Amino acid sequence: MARRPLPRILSNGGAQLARSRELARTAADSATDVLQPLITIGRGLRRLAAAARRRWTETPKDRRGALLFLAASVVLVVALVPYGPLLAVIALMAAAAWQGRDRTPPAPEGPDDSRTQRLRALYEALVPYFSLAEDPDPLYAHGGAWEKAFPAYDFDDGGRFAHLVIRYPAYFTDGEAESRARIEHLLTAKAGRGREYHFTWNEEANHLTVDVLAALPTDIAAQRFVTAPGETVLGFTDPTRVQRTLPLTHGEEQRDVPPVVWRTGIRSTEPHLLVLGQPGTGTSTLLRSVALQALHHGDLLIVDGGGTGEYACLVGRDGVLAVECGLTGALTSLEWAAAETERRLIAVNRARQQGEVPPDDTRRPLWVFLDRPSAFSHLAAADGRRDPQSLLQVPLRHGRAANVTVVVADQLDALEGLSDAVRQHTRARVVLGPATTDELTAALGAPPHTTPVDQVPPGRGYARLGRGPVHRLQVPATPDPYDDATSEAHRRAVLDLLPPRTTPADGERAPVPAEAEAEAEISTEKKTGPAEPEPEAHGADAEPTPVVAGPAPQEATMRGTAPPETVPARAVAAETT
Ligand SMILES: Nc1ncnc2c1ncn2[C@@H]1O[C@H](COP(=O)(O)OP(=O)(O)OP(=O)(O)O)[C@@H](O)[C@H]1O
Repeated sequence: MARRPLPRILSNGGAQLARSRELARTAADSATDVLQPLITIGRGLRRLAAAARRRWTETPKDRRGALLFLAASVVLVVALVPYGPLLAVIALMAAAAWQGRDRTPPAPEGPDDSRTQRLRALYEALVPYFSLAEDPDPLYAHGGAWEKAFPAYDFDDGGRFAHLVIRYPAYFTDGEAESRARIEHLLTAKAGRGREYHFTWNEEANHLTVDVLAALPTDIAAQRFVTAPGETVLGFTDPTRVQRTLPLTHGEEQRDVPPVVWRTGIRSTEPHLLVLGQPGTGTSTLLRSVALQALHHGDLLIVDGGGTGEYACLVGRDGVLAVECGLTGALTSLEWAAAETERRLIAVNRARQQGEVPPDDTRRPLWVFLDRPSAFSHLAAADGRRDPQSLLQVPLRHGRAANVTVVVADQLDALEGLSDAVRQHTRARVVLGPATTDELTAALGAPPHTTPVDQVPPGRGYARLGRGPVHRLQVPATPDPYDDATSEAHRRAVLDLLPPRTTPADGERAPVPAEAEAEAEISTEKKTGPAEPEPEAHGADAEPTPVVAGPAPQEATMRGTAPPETVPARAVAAETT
């Protein structure tokens, strides 16, 4: 039997129902407005009838006859008087209208006592900052009128400030960061610590607006974000400063959240990222989140100075060229990355000169992740070897044209120890965890317009892309799926994003094309053969860091990227086994 289509109201009934409901509500509102006098009179008649009934029941039985007689006499007189019934009806309606009027007391104007006290206390606290002895008509004076200074205010249910507009005298130096910081600090203390405030200075009108920011959502898990190629979601922020929203799934629910999107690639003005934070604030989690997104369109090289195996889940995955935890592997991989950047650059230039499209192997994005390079710098200095950071110079300087993106993460106090190239070329910045305004200004190049708080959840911080505004940021929860503390839902979310494993994680090679297989054999032979002593391998492998190594960078040949001569295959093999 042929199926009949659902009636339209059932197939797209949601929108229609909502529209009908809206129409009905508007009609009801208009009818209520028109019928308001009748409603009032009806209510009044009801009240009069209730009062009459009450009076009747309260009257003792022996006096009810007299009362009845009185009422009947009144009715008779009214009936006999000319226009009596008409006048009686008019009088009854007037009485009913009076009785039926809305008697809900109007909301009290102005704040209650405790709120007035708060406003007065804040006003008094601002007097030393916003007054001058020479001012003949001070806006701020001890015992003065706070109403003139605070033209708008709002409180939350707990009686704390939710919104406040503060007028200040024109001579206040609102153009100086220090003066502003003093006021912001004072307001944070007086309006209640533990919340984040957003300050908007209107220098033209001499107004300061203080708003309390809602907490950023911490329950967003890793997922496939709806972004274009070259876009990476760093995290989520306030709706006020970002126009775009991303549709997210949260369990069964769907919701739209404003993201901080970082653009990489040839047209990016901030092609490289630096993430800073105190230990345990979520820097590795952010790198993992970025890596999972990068894997959809590019190849990854991960160098982990933290040595805690945070990237073990990526080892051997399709698109992951290597995960290095030892100094030797780090040096080798980064040397390869530098040479690969040069190779891509030359190929792109040659193609341009010949008026051709750049070859495919220069267009697939290559991502270099370097977590805790300061740990490697320390080891390298102790061992008399090259600092791996120095090898980042070429990818950082020329990466944009060659589709090579560098992501560096380190501890907040290591900022000064990072190489000049890293500091100069990482124009996308993120700071996670608690940080002072000075630390944030040093790391981001500008202070945030909100007050940093002491207690923040992991993955909370600030992001700034180039010279753009400083955004509050919450990184999506992307925990290590191999960590026992990870919840099942989060583990599943991360595992679902991982591409299949094409190379076994235990160091054995997955089936590869014959050419690459032969190459791998040669390097293995060299390693096991009577080779000359290898200082690199000894030094690095004596480190306490556990080696979690994936496929060697030679595998780049499988993707069409040529390994440079500078990469000693032997060293790679030594490191990866
Ligand atoms: N965005 C986030 N949402 C939820 N939990 C997070 C987030 N970021 C980090 N965490 C949790 O915080 C803890 C520390 O995270 P992570 O290891 O990424 O920090 P880290 O800064 O790299 O620290 P370390 O330098 O010690 O490795 C982990 O348990 C992690 O699951």
